[in-house]
Amino acid sequence: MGRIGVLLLNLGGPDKLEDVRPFLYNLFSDPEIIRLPFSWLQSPLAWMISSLRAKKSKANYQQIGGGSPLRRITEEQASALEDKLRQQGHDATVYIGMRYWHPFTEEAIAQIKRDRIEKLVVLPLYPQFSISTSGSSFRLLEQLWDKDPALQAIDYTLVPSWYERSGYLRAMADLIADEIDRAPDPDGVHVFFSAHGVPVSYVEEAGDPYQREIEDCTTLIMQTLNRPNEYTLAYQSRVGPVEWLKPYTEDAIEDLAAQGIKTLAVVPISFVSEHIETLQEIDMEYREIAEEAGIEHFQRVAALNTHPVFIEDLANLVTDAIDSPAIQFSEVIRPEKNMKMYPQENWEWGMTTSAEVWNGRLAMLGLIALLVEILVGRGPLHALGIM
Ligand SMILES: C=CC1=C(C)c2cc3[nH]c(cc4nc(cc5[nH]c(cc1n2)c(C)c5CCC(=O)O)C(CCC(=O)O)=C4C)c(C)c3C=C
Ligand SMILES: [Fe+2]
Ligand SMILES: [Fe+2]
Repeated sequence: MGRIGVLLLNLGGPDKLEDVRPFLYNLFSDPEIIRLPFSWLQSPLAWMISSLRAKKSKANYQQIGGGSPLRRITEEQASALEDKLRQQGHDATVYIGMRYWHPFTEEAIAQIKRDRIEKLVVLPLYPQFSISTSGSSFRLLEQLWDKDPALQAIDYTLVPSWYERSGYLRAMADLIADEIDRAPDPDGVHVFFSAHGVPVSYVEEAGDPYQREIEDCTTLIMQTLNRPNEYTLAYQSRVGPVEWLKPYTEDAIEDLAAQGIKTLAVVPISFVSEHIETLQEIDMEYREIAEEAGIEHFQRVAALNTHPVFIEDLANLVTDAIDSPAIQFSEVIRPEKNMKMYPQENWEWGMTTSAEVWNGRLAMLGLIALLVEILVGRGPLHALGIM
C-alpha cells in the first residue's frame, strides 16, 4: 500500500477575539449554511450578518477564555490518530482541514499534494452527516478536485458518517456511565442528549439525513449503555428566525424539571470535541435555565476529545475505509437544486419572470433593512437574537 493520507474535516473556530468576525463571515458566506436566490447577495449579506452577530458571539468566546479550543483539540486528535495508525504499521500522515478557520481545508490540500499522497481517506469529525457540516466540506473539496488534475490522480474515499461504529458507541457510553455513577441516585439520572440543531427545511426539503442519524445514534448509545435510565433528545444552538429541529434544548429542560426530574446528565452528541456550544452554551446558559427550573444536579458528559477507545476506533475506521469500495463525491447527499434554505424560507424562487423581479425587490428591501439595523443597532434581527 502506498503512502496514506487521512484528511480530518472540521468546522474551525476563532483562536482569539479578533478572529470572531472574519470567522463568522466565512461561515455565513457558505451557501450550505445560508443559500440566497442570488449569489451576488451572499457576500454583502455574510458581511452584514457577521458584523451584527460578532458582538454577541465575541462575548460568548470571551466567557470561555477568548477563543475556541477546537484547533488545539483537533490537533491532539490528529496526532493521536497518526500515532495509532503508525503503531499498526501504516505509513500514514493525518491532516486537518477546517471549513471556516485555520488551518483551512485548502491549506491541508496543498500539503497533501506536496507530500505526494497516493491514497486519501477523507474523514469528517462529525459522527452524523449534515448538508451543513460534512456536506459543505465535501462540496468544497469537490470544487478543488474539479479544477486540479493532481488531485484527480489521488485514490480517495469519503466517509460520510460513522456514528454506528462500536468503538465510538462504547466510548460515548463509557463517558455517560462515568457521569451517571457520579450522581447521588444513579438510576434516577435522566440522560439528556443535546444535538446541534439544523433548520427544519434542511431535513424536510433538502433531504438532510441528519435528524434520522441523530435519532439512530441516541438509540444505539442507549443500547450500548445498557442501563435503566430514561432519556430525551433535544436540539440546541439555533440561529436566526426560521424553525429549527424540535424540541429545543431549553424547552425540553424546563419540561423535564416540571415533571419533577432532579438530575440531568447532558450529552453533547453532534460533535467530538469540547467547543463553544459545550463550554459556554451548555455549561453556562443551559445550566442557568435548568437550575432556575428546579434541576438540582446539572451534570455534563465530557466530549470525546482523545478518548483512547475513540481514537482506536478512528484508526480502525481509516483501515476499514481503505479496504472497502471507495465512496466518491458524486455519491454523497447534496441539497436538491433550487432548494430553499435558511434564512429565506418565505421567499419565492425565480421560476418565473415576475417571481424573479419580486425576489430582487425583496432582496433589496432586506438589504436596506439590514443596513438600517447596523446603523441604529436595533431591529428585528436583534429582537430575534441573531445579533
Ligand atoms: C454537527 C454540528 C453542527 C451543525 C449541524 C451546525 C449547523 C449550523 N451552525 C450554524 C451557525 C453557527 N455555528 C457556529 C459555531 C459552531 N457550529 C458547530 C457545529 C455545527 N453547526 C460548532 C462545533 C461550532 C463552534 C466552533 C467553535 O468555535 O468552538 C457559529 C458561531 C458561534 C456563534 O456565533 O454562535 C454559528 C453562527 C448554522 C446556521 C447551522 C446550520 C444551518
Ligand atoms: Fe454551527
Ligand atoms: Fe450558540
